[in-house]
Amino acid sequence: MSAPTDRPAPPPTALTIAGTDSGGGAGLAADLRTFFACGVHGLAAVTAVTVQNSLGVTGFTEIPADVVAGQIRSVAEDIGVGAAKTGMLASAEIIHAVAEACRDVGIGGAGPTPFVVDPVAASMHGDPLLRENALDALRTELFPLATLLTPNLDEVRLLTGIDVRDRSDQRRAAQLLHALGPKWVLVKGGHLWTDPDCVDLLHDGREFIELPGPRFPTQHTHGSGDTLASATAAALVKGADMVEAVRYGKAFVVRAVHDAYPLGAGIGPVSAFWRLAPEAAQVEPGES
Ligand SMILES: Nc1ncnc2c1ncn2[C@@H]1O[C@H](COP(=O)(O)OP(=O)(O)O)[C@@H](O)[C@H]1O
Ligand SMILES: Cc1ncc(COP(=O)(O)O)c(N)n1
Repeated sequence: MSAPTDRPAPPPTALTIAGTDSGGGAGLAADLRTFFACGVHGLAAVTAVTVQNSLGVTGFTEIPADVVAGQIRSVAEDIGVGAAKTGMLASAEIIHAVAEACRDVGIGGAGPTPFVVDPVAASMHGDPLLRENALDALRTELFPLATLLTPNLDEVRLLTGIDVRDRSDQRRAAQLLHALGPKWVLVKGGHLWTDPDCVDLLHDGREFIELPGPRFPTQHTHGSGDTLASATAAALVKGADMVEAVRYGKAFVVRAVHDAYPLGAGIGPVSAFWRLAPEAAQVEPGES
């Protein structure tokens, strides 16, 4: 076969900085799957390898911090990073190296590349994914670089001490977290079991935007946070503004939770496959 002369333009790129999940439900696998489904070429800086299945995480090992930073610098220098997203960062050393590399290559902060920081601290089974002494590094080194910070309610409790029970707690938490430096904060409401509207609250220091969605009666939500953050990052690469991008991320994850499938004896993954159906192929940020 001869080489094509009319190659398509390369797709936009997004970088995930995250840990692997051997069960393929969350972390790196969820991020790359979501990028792919959104038509974005996924780049990957691996931070840790977890031993994980649908029942939980039984262990993890960290990648050396200089290797994590090296992966970020390598793809930024050669390929270019349209947007970046963090997941499991495991340790204070890795957080420090990631923050330094991101600052150097223009990811987040005053740089041109949007940076979604998902402050992953534990799996949904309650198993730790972050060393206990690393919370301060997250707060002081990474949050000021974030274009968007996306904590769930367990992470909110760890980071602010607020036990969110209603919308006003959600607002208070968003304000406290915004004061730590991110441009936008999305306090996710998936764990607010009393809220049938599953409201995620977006805040930029001035206004509060509530993003409601149906709450599906399913236990299979493994990878939902990663999927939301990655779809949002994908929309940002394509030029959506933050409100539009988060609305797209929310619409994406609602469909993904709706189509979640059981796998193993425990908690099954949400599904990005819906986006590959022919009728969904044209859904773009702003049109969902
Ligand atoms: N049962 C559910 N039905 C519909 N949406 C859900 C459900 N559980 C979580 N979500 C949505 O998935 C996203 C991630 O939710 P959350 O559970 O709060 O974070 P995490 O996955 O990081 O623990 C949010 O947009 C949330 O509203
Ligand atoms: C490697 C890795 N990264 C992130 C999560 C969080 O996802 P969840 O909250 O669905 O367990 C995870 N379980 N594993």
